[in-house]
Amino acid sequence: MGNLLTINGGKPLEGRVTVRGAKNLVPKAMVASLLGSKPSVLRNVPEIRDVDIVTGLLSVHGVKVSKDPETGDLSLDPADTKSATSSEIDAHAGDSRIPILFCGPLMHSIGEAFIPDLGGCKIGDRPIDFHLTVLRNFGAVVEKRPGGIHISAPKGLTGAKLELPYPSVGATEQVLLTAVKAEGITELKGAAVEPEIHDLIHILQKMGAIITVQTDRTIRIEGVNELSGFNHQAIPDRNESASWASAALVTQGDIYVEGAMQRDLTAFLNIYRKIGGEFEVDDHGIRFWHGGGSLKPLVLETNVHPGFMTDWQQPLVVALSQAEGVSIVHETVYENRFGFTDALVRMGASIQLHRECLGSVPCRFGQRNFLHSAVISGPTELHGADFDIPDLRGGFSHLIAALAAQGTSRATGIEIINRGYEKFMDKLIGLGADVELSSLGR
Ligand SMILES: CC(=O)N[C@H]1[C@@H](OP(=O)(O)OP(=O)(O)OC[C@H]2O[C@@H](n3ccc(=O)[nH]c3=O)[C@H](O)[C@@H]2O)O[C@H](CO)[C@@H](O)[C@@H]1O
Ligand SMILES: C=C(OP(=O)(O)O)C(=O)O
Repeated sequence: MGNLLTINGGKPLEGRVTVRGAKNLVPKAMVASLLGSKPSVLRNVPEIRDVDIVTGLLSVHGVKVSKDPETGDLSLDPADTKSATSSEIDAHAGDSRIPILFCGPLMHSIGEAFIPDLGGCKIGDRPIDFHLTVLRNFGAVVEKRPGGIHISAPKGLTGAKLELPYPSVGATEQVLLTAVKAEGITELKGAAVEPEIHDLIHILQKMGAIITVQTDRTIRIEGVNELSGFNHQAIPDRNESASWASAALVTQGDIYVEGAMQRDLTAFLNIYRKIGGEFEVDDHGIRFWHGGGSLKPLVLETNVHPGFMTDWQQPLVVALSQAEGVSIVHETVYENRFGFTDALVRMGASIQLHRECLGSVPCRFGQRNFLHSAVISGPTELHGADFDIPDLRGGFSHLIAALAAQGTSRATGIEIINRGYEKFMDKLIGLGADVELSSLGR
């Protein structure tokens, strides 16, 4: 029946947390192992739910996934890859978006794939039209089936000239995972260039792929007949790092995030400094703390890399509710990613949502009835409340608001946090949070 998390707020979070491999890379690296003719090894693998989901999906397709009991490193052996039934696949699909990335690798290895309807955070419609268009351009045939799609390549997969209408992370990965073994050359214009995409490219290159990334969002892939395995250390989770950084600011605390990497957090660190947060970078991580005095308001736009990542926005909105003055956050990646602010308003934050593009540049959601700009006025005192965790980042923002608030909050749906935050409860307790997890019973 799930758990109830009771949070007694008002204590600064202080101490140290370690972030491991990125949720937005590790499951995709696991999928890439399907393309190899030899086993792969993936290191720095976090214990999060999306890794369990992909382990299950790979296993039903015959990939042997074993975990080193000491290091947690994964060995992935695709020697006996096979078809799986839609019910086997359904049983493992969970609430992740990764199943869509099995299309190319499964078509290359067994000629077809069943892809269940996708999960992932409920932050708008999240269509898969770009994925299906690029797959059809490679020569794939897509059929709607109950509970998902069936995809096959009766005439094989051939490289193509492609252009994405928007630099989608998932669709770019779809192209990479399909093009590396397609016949001939693929050119993708309008590609996403997030750090996790570069890491996936490095993995594919280790396997034998030939991929060139140009400075203008064009990626060129020369298909090869065979790929081998990889041995790779996943990049650390920049989104978890940014979440803990915001938690330090919101609770007036001081957190050293071991594994946080400046290179992948440049846009975040600029904003962190502008709002009044302090940080210090060393070779192993970054220390984040509240600089004292009032936080400063700002105007901020989320964007694709190298812009300010949309997954960083939610915890930072809580910090902005404590800044002196009016801030604006214009969400330009997802049309409907401010639903989480309702609970913050119930906790005392002053946040108004608007349909207009309130940032400095109009985005594709303007004049389309989406509440995608937030005006946040501060500082307001936060008080405890009861809430149900809506999604990963919105949920994290509720939790840190509750940790900073006066009084007690009760949160349900806490399991969602496991999708992207490894050992979340242990980390909170280690940082001195006054929290208690109890079972809701039947
Ligand atoms: C597992 C993973 O890596 N998740 C990340 C990934 O999600 P994901 O890969 O799903 O996000 P995308 O980059 O594809 O989505 C960006 C935008 O493109 C739109 N779109 C996308 C595909 C498509 O076929 N049609 C379409 O319209 C989406 O609705 C959204 O508005 O990138 C997002 C943007 O950095 C992050 O917030 C997610 O944490
Ligand atoms: C939106 C997110 O993830 P996903 O794409 O896996 O739902 C996220 O990590 O904030």
